[in-house]
Amino acid sequence: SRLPPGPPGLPLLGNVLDIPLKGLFLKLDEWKRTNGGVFSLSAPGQKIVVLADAKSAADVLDKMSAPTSGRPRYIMMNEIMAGNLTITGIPANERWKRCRRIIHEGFNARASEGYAAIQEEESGRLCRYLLQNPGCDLYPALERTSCGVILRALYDAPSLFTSPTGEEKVQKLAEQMDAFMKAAMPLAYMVEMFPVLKYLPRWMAPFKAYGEDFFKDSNAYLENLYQEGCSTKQEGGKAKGFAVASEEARDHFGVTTQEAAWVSGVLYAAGSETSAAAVQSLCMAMLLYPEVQKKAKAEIDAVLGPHAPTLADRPNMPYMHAIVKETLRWRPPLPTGFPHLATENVDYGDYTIPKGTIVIGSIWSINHDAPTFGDPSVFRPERFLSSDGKTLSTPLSNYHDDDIAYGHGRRLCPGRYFANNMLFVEMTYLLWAFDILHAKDEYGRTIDPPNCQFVDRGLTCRPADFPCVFQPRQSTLADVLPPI
Ligand code: HEM
Repeated sequence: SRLPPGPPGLPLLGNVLDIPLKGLFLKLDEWKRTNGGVFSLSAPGQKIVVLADAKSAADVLDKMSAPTSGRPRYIMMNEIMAGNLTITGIPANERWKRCRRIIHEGFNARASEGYAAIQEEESGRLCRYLLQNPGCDLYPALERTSCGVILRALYDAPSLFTSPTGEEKVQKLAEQMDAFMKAAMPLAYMVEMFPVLKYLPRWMAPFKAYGEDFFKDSNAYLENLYQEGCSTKQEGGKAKGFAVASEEARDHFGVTTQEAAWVSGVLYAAGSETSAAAVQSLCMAMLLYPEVQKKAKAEIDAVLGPHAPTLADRPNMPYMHAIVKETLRWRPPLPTGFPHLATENVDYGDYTIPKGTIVIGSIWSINHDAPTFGDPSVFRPERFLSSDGKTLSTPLSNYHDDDIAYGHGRRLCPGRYFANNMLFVEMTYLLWAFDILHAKDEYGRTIDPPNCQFVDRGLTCRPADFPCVFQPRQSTLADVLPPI
Protein backbone atom coordinates (compact mmCIF):
# COMPACT_ATOMS: atom_id res chain seq x y z
CA SER A 1 0.00 0.00 0.00
CA ARG A 2 1.20 3.49 -0.78
CA LEU A 3 -1.18 5.04 1.73
CA PRO A 4 0.44 7.43 4.20
CA PRO A 5 1.26 5.80 7.55
CA GLY A 6 -0.94 6.44 10.56
CA PRO A 7 -1.54 5.50 14.18
CA PRO A 8 -1.35 1.73 14.75
CA GLY A 9 -4.66 -0.06 15.03
CA LEU A 10 -5.97 -3.52 15.85
CA PRO A 11 -6.02 -6.39 13.37
CA LEU A 12 -9.30 -6.33 11.38
CA LEU A 13 -10.76 -3.45 13.42
CA GLY A 14 -8.03 -0.95 12.56
CA ASN A 15 -8.48 2.33 14.44
CA VAL A 16 -12.22 2.02 14.82
CA LEU A 17 -12.14 1.75 18.62
CA ASP A 18 -9.96 4.87 18.86
CA ILE A 19 -12.24 7.05 16.70
CA PRO A 20 -14.45 8.96 19.15
CA LEU A 21 -18.05 9.89 18.29
CA LYS A 22 -17.63 13.26 20.06
CA GLY A 23 -14.60 15.53 19.80
CA LEU A 24 -13.21 13.78 16.71
CA PHE A 25 -11.50 17.01 15.63
CA LEU A 26 -9.44 17.05 18.85
CA LYS A 27 -8.44 13.41 18.36
CA LEU A 28 -7.37 14.13 14.77
CA ASP A 29 -5.27 17.01 16.07
CA GLU A 30 -3.68 14.74 18.65
CA TRP A 31 -2.86 12.18 15.93
CA LYS A 32 -1.42 14.96 13.80
CA ARG A 33 1.13 15.72 16.53
CA THR A 34 2.55 12.18 16.36
CA ASN A 35 1.87 11.28 12.71
CA GLY A 36 2.38 14.54 10.84
CA GLY A 37 0.03 16.53 8.62
CA VAL A 38 -0.98 13.62 6.35
CA PHE A 39 -1.92 10.26 7.87
CA SER A 40 -4.20 7.28 7.38
CA LEU A 41 -6.74 5.59 9.57
CA SER A 42 -8.55 2.38 8.90
CA ALA A 43 -11.89 0.92 9.82
CA PRO A 44 -13.31 -2.42 8.67
CA GLY A 45 -13.57 -2.22 4.89
CA GLN A 46 -12.73 1.48 4.80
CA LYS A 47 -9.52 3.48 4.44
CA ILE A 48 -9.45 7.08 5.61
CA VAL A 49 -6.81 9.70 4.81
CA VAL A 50 -6.63 12.78 7.02
CA LEU A 51 -5.19 16.01 5.64
CA ALA A 52 -4.40 18.04 8.72
CA ASP A 53 -2.31 20.88 7.31
CA ALA A 54 -3.16 23.65 4.88
CA LYS A 55 -0.73 22.56 2.16
CA SER A 56 -1.89 18.96 1.86
CA ALA A 57 -5.57 19.97 2.00
CA ALA A 58 -4.97 22.58 -0.72
CA ASP A 59 -2.95 20.14 -2.87
CA VAL A 60 -5.34 17.21 -2.64
CA LEU A 61 -8.80 18.75 -2.12
CA ASP A 62 -8.48 22.04 -4.00
CA LYS A 63 -5.94 21.45 -6.75
CA MET A 64 -7.06 17.86 -7.43
CA SER A 65 -10.70 18.49 -6.64
CA ALA A 66 -12.09 16.54 -9.62
CA PRO A 67 -11.21 13.09 -8.19
CA THR A 68 -11.58 14.10 -4.52
CA SER A 69 -15.02 15.71 -4.44
CA GLY A 70 -17.09 12.59 -3.94
CA ARG A 71 -18.95 11.79 -0.76
CA PRO A 72 -18.99 8.51 1.13
CA ARG A 73 -22.26 6.60 0.88
CA TYR A 74 -24.82 7.47 3.52
CA ILE A 75 -27.24 4.64 2.89
CA MET A 76 -29.65 5.34 5.74
CA MET A 77 -29.37 9.11 5.97
CA ASN A 78 -29.29 9.97 2.27
CA GLU A 79 -30.52 7.04 0.22
CA ILE A 80 -33.36 5.71 2.40
CA MET A 81 -34.42 8.67 4.55
CA ALA A 82 -33.91 11.34 1.89
CA GLY A 83 -34.44 9.57 -1.43
CA ASN A 84 -30.91 10.53 -2.55
CA LEU A 85 -31.85 14.20 -2.42
CA THR A 86 -29.49 15.76 0.16
CA ILE A 87 -26.99 17.81 -1.79
CA THR A 88 -24.49 17.54 1.09
CA GLY A 89 -24.63 13.74 1.02
CA ILE A 90 -24.86 12.77 -2.66
CA PRO A 91 -21.92 12.01 -4.98
CA ALA A 92 -20.71 14.78 -7.30
CA ASN A 93 -23.11 13.58 -10.00
CA GLU A 94 -25.42 15.35 -12.44
CA ARG A 95 -28.08 15.99 -9.81
CA TRP A 96 -25.46 17.53 -7.53
CA LYS A 97 -24.26 19.81 -10.36
CA ARG A 98 -27.79 20.98 -11.17
CA CYS A 99 -28.57 21.66 -7.54
CA ARG A 100 -25.30 23.54 -6.93
CA ARG A 101 -26.16 25.72 -9.92
CA ILE A 102 -29.45 26.90 -8.48
CA ILE A 103 -27.79 27.46 -5.11
CA HIS A 104 -25.15 29.52 -6.85
CA GLU A 105 -27.85 31.61 -8.54
CA GLY A 106 -29.49 32.30 -5.19
CA PHE A 107 -26.44 32.67 -2.96
CA ASN A 108 -23.52 33.96 -5.02
CA ALA A 109 -21.74 37.10 -3.82
CA ARG A 110 -24.10 39.54 -5.55
CA ALA A 111 -27.32 37.63 -4.84
CA SER A 112 -26.35 37.30 -1.17
CA GLU A 113 -26.25 41.06 -0.83
CA GLY A 114 -29.96 41.02 -1.63
CA TYR A 115 -30.60 39.45 1.78
CA ALA A 116 -28.75 42.18 3.70
CA ALA A 117 -31.95 43.98 4.76
CA ILE A 118 -33.29 40.76 6.33
CA GLN A 119 -29.98 40.10 8.09
CA GLU A 120 -29.83 43.66 9.43
CA GLU A 121 -33.43 43.64 10.65
CA GLU A 122 -33.14 40.26 12.38
CA SER A 123 -29.84 41.25 14.02
CA GLY A 124 -31.58 44.36 15.35
CA ARG A 125 -34.41 42.18 16.64
CA LEU A 126 -31.91 39.89 18.37
CA CYS A 127 -30.51 42.95 20.16
CA ARG A 128 -33.99 44.01 21.26
CA TYR A 129 -34.68 40.47 22.49
CA LEU A 130 -31.46 40.51 24.55
CA LEU A 131 -32.34 43.96 25.88
CA GLN A 132 -35.81 42.82 26.95
CA ASN A 133 -34.67 39.46 28.30
CA PRO A 134 -31.49 40.04 30.31
CA GLY A 135 -30.12 36.75 31.59
CA CYS A 136 -31.81 34.69 28.86
CA ASP A 137 -29.96 31.66 27.50
CA LEU A 138 -27.73 32.95 24.75
CA TYR A 139 -27.53 30.07 22.28
CA PRO A 140 -31.30 29.61 21.77
CA ALA A 141 -31.59 33.36 21.05
CA LEU A 142 -28.78 33.13 18.48
CA GLU A 143 -30.31 30.05 16.91
CA ARG A 144 -33.68 31.78 16.66
CA THR A 145 -31.94 34.61 14.82
CA SER A 146 -30.09 32.43 12.31
CA CYS A 147 -33.11 30.14 11.75
CA GLY A 148 -35.33 33.19 11.27
CA VAL A 149 -32.96 34.80 8.77
CA ILE A 150 -32.56 31.68 6.66
CA LEU A 151 -36.33 30.96 6.75
CA ARG A 152 -37.01 34.48 5.55
CA ALA A 153 -34.29 34.24 2.90
CA LEU A 154 -35.51 30.88 1.61
CA TYR A 155 -39.26 31.05 1.90
CA ASP A 156 -40.04 34.70 2.56
CA ALA A 157 -41.40 33.47 5.92
CA PRO A 158 -42.24 35.95 8.69
CA SER A 159 -39.64 36.76 11.37
CA LEU A 160 -39.43 34.26 14.21
CA PHE A 161 -39.19 37.20 16.61
CA THR A 162 -42.56 38.58 15.53
CA SER A 163 -44.57 35.58 14.37
CA PRO A 164 -45.34 32.65 16.68
CA THR A 165 -46.41 30.47 13.72
CA GLY A 166 -42.79 30.15 12.61
CA GLU A 167 -41.91 28.18 15.75
CA GLU A 168 -43.86 25.22 14.44
CA LYS A 169 -41.76 25.16 11.26
CA VAL A 170 -38.54 25.41 13.24
CA GLN A 171 -39.62 22.57 15.49
CA LYS A 172 -40.47 20.28 12.59
CA LEU A 173 -37.27 21.09 10.72
CA ALA A 174 -35.22 20.56 13.89
CA GLU A 175 -36.78 17.10 14.33
CA GLN A 176 -35.84 16.22 10.76
CA MET A 177 -32.30 17.50 11.23
CA ASP A 178 -31.86 15.51 14.45
CA ALA A 179 -33.02 12.33 12.74
CA PHE A 180 -30.60 12.89 9.84
CA MET A 181 -27.72 13.64 12.20
CA LYS A 182 -28.38 10.48 14.19
CA ALA A 183 -28.60 8.38 11.03
CA ALA A 184 -25.29 9.80 9.77
CA MET A 185 -23.37 8.77 12.91
CA PRO A 186 -20.90 5.96 12.20
CA LEU A 187 -22.41 2.53 12.83
CA ALA A 188 -25.83 3.98 13.68
CA TYR A 189 -27.30 1.45 11.24
CA MET A 190 -25.88 -1.96 10.23
CA VAL A 191 -26.88 -1.29 6.64
CA GLU A 192 -23.84 1.00 6.31
CA MET A 193 -21.56 -2.00 6.96
CA PHE A 194 -23.70 -4.48 5.03
CA PRO A 195 -25.27 -2.52 2.15
CA VAL A 196 -27.08 -5.60 0.93
CA LEU A 197 -29.51 -5.15 3.87
CA LYS A 198 -30.97 -2.23 1.93
CA TYR A 199 -32.66 -4.71 -0.39
CA LEU A 200 -34.55 -6.59 2.33
CA PRO A 201 -38.31 -6.17 2.06
CA ARG A 202 -39.87 -3.60 4.39
CA TRP A 203 -41.55 -6.18 6.59
CA MET A 204 -38.21 -7.83 7.35
CA ALA A 205 -36.32 -4.61 7.98
CA PRO A 206 -37.85 -2.20 10.52
CA PHE A 207 -35.05 0.31 9.85
CA LYS A 208 -36.10 0.44 6.21
CA ALA A 209 -39.78 0.90 7.02
CA TYR A 210 -38.87 3.74 9.39
CA GLY A 211 -36.55 5.35 6.80
CA GLU A 212 -39.05 5.10 3.96
CA ASP A 213 -41.88 6.53 6.06
CA PHE A 214 -39.58 9.28 7.23
CA PHE A 215 -38.80 10.13 3.61
CA LYS A 216 -42.45 10.25 2.64
CA ASP A 217 -43.29 12.56 5.52
CA SER A 218 -40.23 14.85 5.08
CA ASN A 219 -40.71 15.02 1.34
CA ALA A 220 -44.33 16.15 1.70
CA TYR A 221 -43.33 18.70 4.32
CA LEU A 222 -40.41 20.18 2.35
CA GLU A 223 -42.36 20.30 -0.91
CA ASN A 224 -45.21 22.07 0.83
CA LEU A 225 -42.85 24.58 2.46
CA TYR A 226 -41.23 25.26 -0.89
CA GLN A 227 -44.57 25.73 -2.66
CA GLU A 228 -45.62 28.10 0.12
CA GLY A 229 -42.39 30.04 -0.42
CA CYS A 230 -42.99 30.19 -4.18
CA SER A 231 -46.53 31.48 -3.67
CA THR A 232 -45.29 34.59 -1.83
CA LYS A 233 -44.59 36.26 -5.18
CA GLN A 234 -48.30 36.95 -5.58
CA GLU A 235 -48.21 39.19 -2.53
CA GLY A 236 -45.97 41.73 -4.20
CA GLY A 237 -43.89 44.42 -2.57
CA LYS A 238 -42.14 42.00 -0.20
CA ALA A 239 -38.55 40.81 -0.31
CA LYS A 240 -38.41 37.74 -2.51
CA GLY A 241 -36.99 34.57 -1.06
CA PHE A 242 -34.86 31.89 -2.71
CA ALA A 243 -37.94 29.74 -3.43
CA VAL A 244 -39.38 32.38 -5.75
CA ALA A 245 -36.03 33.30 -7.25
CA SER A 246 -35.16 29.65 -7.88
CA GLU A 247 -38.21 29.05 -10.06
CA GLU A 248 -36.61 30.62 -13.11
CA ALA A 249 -33.21 29.03 -12.46
CA ARG A 250 -34.94 25.70 -11.89
CA ASP A 251 -36.31 25.66 -15.41
CA HIS A 252 -33.02 26.87 -16.83
CA PHE A 253 -30.92 24.14 -15.17
CA GLY A 254 -33.53 21.38 -15.36
CA VAL A 255 -34.01 21.09 -11.60
CA THR A 256 -37.27 19.43 -10.52
CA THR A 257 -39.59 20.96 -7.92
CA GLN A 258 -38.76 18.07 -5.62
CA GLU A 259 -35.02 18.68 -5.97
CA ALA A 260 -35.48 22.41 -5.32
CA ALA A 261 -37.61 21.67 -2.26
CA TRP A 262 -34.87 19.44 -0.82
CA VAL A 263 -32.15 21.93 -1.76
CA SER A 264 -34.06 24.55 0.26
CA GLY A 265 -34.42 22.18 3.20
CA VAL A 266 -30.69 21.40 3.15
CA LEU A 267 -29.81 25.09 2.89
CA TYR A 268 -31.88 25.70 6.02
CA ALA A 269 -30.09 22.90 7.86
CA ALA A 270 -26.66 23.99 6.64
CA GLY A 271 -27.14 27.65 7.45
CA SER A 272 -28.85 27.70 10.83
CA GLU A 273 -26.69 25.99 13.48
CA THR A 274 -23.42 26.97 11.81
CA SER A 275 -24.02 30.73 12.00
CA ALA A 276 -25.41 30.57 15.55
CA ALA A 277 -22.35 28.60 16.66
CA ALA A 278 -20.01 31.22 15.19
CA VAL A 279 -21.78 34.13 16.93
CA GLN A 280 -21.73 32.24 20.24
CA SER A 281 -17.96 31.77 19.80
CA LEU A 282 -17.61 35.51 19.17
CA CYS A 283 -19.38 36.25 22.47
CA MET A 284 -17.01 33.92 24.29
CA ALA A 285 -13.99 35.51 22.61
CA MET A 286 -15.19 38.95 23.74
CA LEU A 287 -15.18 37.74 27.36
CA LEU A 288 -11.78 36.08 27.09
CA TYR A 289 -10.13 38.89 25.09
CA PRO A 290 -11.50 42.22 26.39
CA GLU A 291 -8.74 44.11 24.55
CA VAL A 292 -10.16 42.86 21.24
CA GLN A 293 -13.63 44.00 22.26
CA LYS A 294 -12.18 47.42 23.10
CA LYS A 295 -10.52 47.76 19.70
CA ALA A 296 -13.73 46.66 17.96
CA LYS A 297 -15.66 49.33 19.86
CA ALA A 298 -13.14 51.96 18.84
CA GLU A 299 -13.71 51.11 15.16
CA ILE A 300 -17.49 50.86 15.64
CA ASP A 301 -17.67 54.26 17.34
CA ALA A 302 -15.45 55.91 14.73
CA VAL A 303 -17.34 54.49 11.74
CA LEU A 304 -20.92 54.12 12.99
CA GLY A 305 -21.39 56.41 15.96
CA PRO A 306 -25.05 56.15 17.00
CA HIS A 307 -26.14 54.59 13.66
CA ALA A 308 -26.92 50.91 13.57
CA PRO A 309 -24.58 48.87 11.35
CA THR A 310 -25.37 47.72 7.84
CA LEU A 311 -23.59 45.40 5.48
CA ALA A 312 -22.52 48.44 3.47
CA ASP A 313 -20.28 49.47 6.40
CA ARG A 314 -18.02 46.42 6.01
CA PRO A 315 -15.46 48.00 3.64
CA ASN A 316 -14.88 50.72 6.26
CA MET A 317 -14.53 48.27 9.14
CA PRO A 318 -11.46 46.10 8.54
CA TYR A 319 -11.07 45.21 12.21
CA MET A 320 -14.65 43.89 12.52
CA HIS A 321 -14.18 42.05 9.24
CA ALA A 322 -11.00 40.48 10.67
CA ILE A 323 -12.90 39.52 13.84
CA VAL A 324 -15.38 37.52 11.73
CA LYS A 325 -12.53 35.68 10.03
CA GLU A 326 -10.67 35.06 13.26
CA THR A 327 -13.84 33.65 14.86
CA LEU A 328 -14.18 31.17 12.00
CA ARG A 329 -10.51 30.22 12.36
CA TRP A 330 -10.53 29.98 16.16
CA ARG A 331 -13.79 28.04 16.55
CA PRO A 332 -14.84 26.64 13.15
CA PRO A 333 -18.48 25.54 13.38
CA LEU A 334 -17.72 22.33 11.41
CA PRO A 335 -14.31 21.51 12.89
CA THR A 336 -13.85 18.14 11.17
CA GLY A 337 -15.23 19.46 7.87
CA PHE A 338 -17.35 17.16 5.76
CA PRO A 339 -15.83 13.88 4.52
CA HIS A 340 -14.85 13.78 0.84
CA LEU A 341 -14.37 10.58 -1.17
CA ALA A 342 -11.62 9.77 -3.67
CA THR A 343 -13.43 8.64 -6.82
CA GLU A 344 -10.16 7.62 -8.56
CA ASN A 345 -6.68 6.67 -7.38
CA VAL A 346 -4.95 9.93 -6.48
CA ASP A 347 -1.15 10.24 -6.40
CA TYR A 348 0.15 12.71 -3.88
CA GLY A 349 3.92 12.91 -3.36
CA ASP A 350 5.15 9.45 -2.36
CA TYR A 351 1.64 8.30 -1.59
CA THR A 352 -1.35 6.96 -3.49
CA ILE A 353 -4.82 7.54 -2.09
CA PRO A 354 -6.83 4.64 -3.51
CA LYS A 355 -10.25 5.08 -5.10
CA GLY A 356 -12.93 4.67 -2.43
CA THR A 357 -10.84 6.25 0.36
CA ILE A 358 -12.57 8.80 2.60
CA VAL A 359 -10.53 12.01 2.64
CA ILE A 360 -10.94 14.37 5.57
CA GLY A 361 -9.66 17.94 5.38
CA SER A 362 -9.45 18.52 9.11
CA ILE A 363 -10.50 22.15 9.44
CA TRP A 364 -9.65 22.46 13.14
CA SER A 365 -6.12 21.10 12.66
CA ILE A 366 -5.46 23.33 9.67
CA ASN A 367 -6.77 26.37 11.53
CA HIS A 368 -4.78 25.49 14.66
CA ASP A 369 -1.50 24.68 12.93
CA ALA A 370 1.23 26.12 15.15
CA PRO A 371 3.91 26.61 12.46
CA THR A 372 1.39 28.58 10.36
CA PHE A 373 -0.34 30.61 13.04
CA GLY A 374 2.28 30.83 15.78
CA ASP A 375 -0.19 31.13 18.64
CA PRO A 376 -3.22 29.27 17.21
CA SER A 377 -5.20 29.01 20.43
CA VAL A 378 -5.14 32.79 20.90
CA PHE A 379 -8.00 34.88 19.44
CA ARG A 380 -6.05 37.52 17.53
CA PRO A 381 -7.90 39.26 14.64
CA GLU A 382 -4.69 41.10 13.71
CA ARG A 383 -3.48 37.99 11.89
CA PHE A 384 -6.09 38.88 9.24
CA LEU A 385 -4.86 42.47 8.88
CA SER A 386 -2.17 43.63 6.48
CA SER A 387 0.50 46.10 7.58
CA ASP A 388 -1.58 48.93 6.08
CA GLY A 389 -4.67 47.91 8.09
CA LYS A 390 -6.65 46.15 5.33
CA THR A 391 -8.42 42.81 5.90
CA LEU A 392 -6.57 39.83 4.42
CA SER A 393 -8.76 37.12 2.94
CA THR A 394 -6.32 34.53 4.34
CA PRO A 395 -2.96 34.70 6.08
CA LEU A 396 -1.91 31.53 4.23
CA SER A 397 -0.05 31.41 0.97
CA ASN A 398 -0.81 28.67 -1.54
CA TYR A 399 -4.40 28.27 -0.37
CA HIS A 400 -7.81 29.16 -1.76
CA ASP A 401 -9.04 32.61 -0.90
CA ASP A 402 -11.95 31.61 1.28
CA ASP A 403 -11.92 30.89 4.98
CA ILE A 404 -10.84 27.32 5.68
CA ALA A 405 -13.94 26.97 7.85
CA TYR A 406 -15.96 26.69 4.60
CA GLY A 407 -14.25 23.52 3.41
CA HIS A 408 -12.51 22.55 0.22
CA GLY A 409 -12.55 22.11 -3.53
CA ARG A 410 -15.75 21.69 -5.50
CA ARG A 411 -17.65 21.02 -2.30
CA LEU A 412 -16.67 24.42 -0.83
CA CYS A 413 -19.64 25.80 1.09
CA PRO A 414 -21.96 27.53 -1.42
CA GLY A 415 -23.56 29.56 1.39
CA ARG A 416 -20.31 31.28 2.40
CA TYR A 417 -21.15 34.75 1.03
CA PHE A 418 -24.51 34.72 2.76
CA ALA A 419 -22.89 33.41 5.95
CA ASN A 420 -20.05 35.94 5.91
CA ASN A 421 -22.55 38.78 5.46
CA MET A 422 -24.72 37.43 8.26
CA LEU A 423 -21.81 37.07 10.65
CA PHE A 424 -20.50 40.56 9.93
CA VAL A 425 -23.90 42.18 10.42
CA GLU A 426 -24.91 40.20 13.52
CA MET A 427 -21.54 40.43 15.27
CA THR A 428 -21.17 44.15 14.54
CA TYR A 429 -24.75 44.79 15.68
CA LEU A 430 -24.13 43.02 19.01
CA LEU A 431 -20.90 44.91 19.65
CA TRP A 432 -22.43 48.22 18.57
CA ALA A 433 -25.44 47.75 20.89
CA PHE A 434 -23.81 46.13 23.93
CA ASP A 435 -20.74 45.70 26.03
CA ILE A 436 -20.45 41.94 26.38
CA LEU A 437 -19.42 41.31 29.98
CA HIS A 438 -18.80 38.39 32.35
CA ALA A 439 -21.78 37.24 34.38
CA LYS A 440 -21.33 37.05 38.16
CA ASP A 441 -22.37 34.25 40.49
CA GLU A 442 -24.49 34.73 43.62
CA TYR A 443 -21.35 35.77 45.59
CA GLY A 444 -20.41 38.41 43.05
CA ARG A 445 -17.56 36.35 41.60
CA THR A 446 -16.89 36.49 37.87
CA ILE A 447 -18.01 33.38 35.97
CA ASP A 448 -15.35 32.39 33.44
CA PRO A 449 -16.65 30.85 30.20
CA PRO A 450 -15.52 27.25 29.53
CA ASN A 451 -12.88 27.96 26.89
CA CYS A 452 -12.32 24.43 25.61
CA GLN A 453 -15.59 22.63 26.26
CA PHE A 454 -17.86 21.91 23.36
CA VAL A 455 -21.34 20.80 22.42
CA ASP A 456 -20.51 18.39 19.60
CA ARG A 457 -23.49 17.39 17.46
CA GLY A 458 -21.50 15.11 15.16
CA LEU A 459 -21.00 17.59 12.34
CA THR A 460 -21.49 20.97 13.94
CA CYS A 461 -19.77 21.92 17.14
CA ARG A 462 -20.17 24.97 19.36
CA PRO A 463 -18.89 26.17 22.74
CA ALA A 464 -20.53 24.73 25.84
CA ASP A 465 -23.16 27.15 27.17
CA PHE A 466 -22.02 30.01 29.38
CA PRO A 467 -23.76 33.02 30.88
CA CYS A 468 -22.81 36.56 29.92
CA VAL A 469 -24.20 40.06 30.34
CA PHE A 470 -25.28 42.31 27.48
CA GLN A 471 -24.98 45.84 28.83
CA PRO A 472 -26.55 48.48 26.54
CA ARG A 473 -24.05 51.07 25.31
CA GLN A 474 -26.57 53.86 24.76
CA SER A 475 -29.59 54.87 26.81
CA THR A 476 -31.70 55.32 23.67
CA LEU A 477 -31.01 51.82 22.34
CA ALA A 478 -34.66 50.75 22.68
CA ASP A 479 -35.73 53.66 20.44
CA VAL A 480 -33.62 52.59 17.49
CA LEU A 481 -34.00 48.80 17.46
CA PRO A 482 -36.70 47.18 15.28
CA PRO A 483 -39.79 45.97 17.19
CA ILE A 484 -40.41 42.36 18.20
C1 HEM B 1 -20.67 30.07 9.41
C2 HEM B 1 -21.48 29.44 8.61
C3 HEM B 1 -21.11 28.24 7.76
C4 HEM B 1 -20.02 27.41 7.81
C5 HEM B 1 -18.83 27.49 8.76
C6 HEM B 1 -20.18 26.42 6.76
C7 HEM B 1 -19.26 25.43 6.49
C8 HEM B 1 -19.43 24.45 5.53
C9 HEM B 1 -18.52 23.36 5.30
C10 HEM B 1 -17.22 23.10 6.05
C11 HEM B 1 -19.03 22.60 4.32
C12 HEM B 1 -18.43 21.31 3.72
C13 HEM B 1 -17.49 21.67 2.58
C14 HEM B 1 -16.72 20.46 2.07
O1 HEM B 1 -17.33 19.40 1.85
O2 HEM B 1 -15.49 20.58 1.91
C15 HEM B 1 -20.28 23.21 3.91
C16 HEM B 1 -21.09 22.71 2.92
C17 HEM B 1 -22.29 23.27 2.58
N1 HEM B 1 -22.82 24.45 3.05
FE1 HEM B 1 -22.04 25.63 4.49
N2 HEM B 1 -21.34 26.67 6.11
C18 HEM B 1 -21.94 27.77 6.67
C19 HEM B 1 -23.12 28.35 6.29
C20 HEM B 1 -23.89 27.94 5.24
C21 HEM B 1 -25.07 28.62 4.77
C22 HEM B 1 -25.62 29.92 5.35
C23 HEM B 1 -25.57 27.88 3.75
C24 HEM B 1 -26.78 28.13 2.90
C25 HEM B 1 -27.32 29.29 2.70
C26 HEM B 1 -24.69 26.74 3.57
C27 HEM B 1 -24.87 25.73 2.62
C28 HEM B 1 -24.03 24.65 2.45
C29 HEM B 1 -24.29 23.55 1.52
C30 HEM B 1 -25.52 23.38 0.64
C31 HEM B 1 -23.20 22.69 1.60
C32 HEM B 1 -22.98 21.36 0.84
C33 HEM B 1 -22.11 21.58 -0.39
C34 HEM B 1 -21.87 20.31 -1.18
O3 HEM B 1 -21.86 19.21 -0.62
O4 HEM B 1 -21.66 20.43 -2.39
N3 HEM B 1 -23.69 26.81 4.48
N4 HEM B 1 -20.49 24.34 4.66
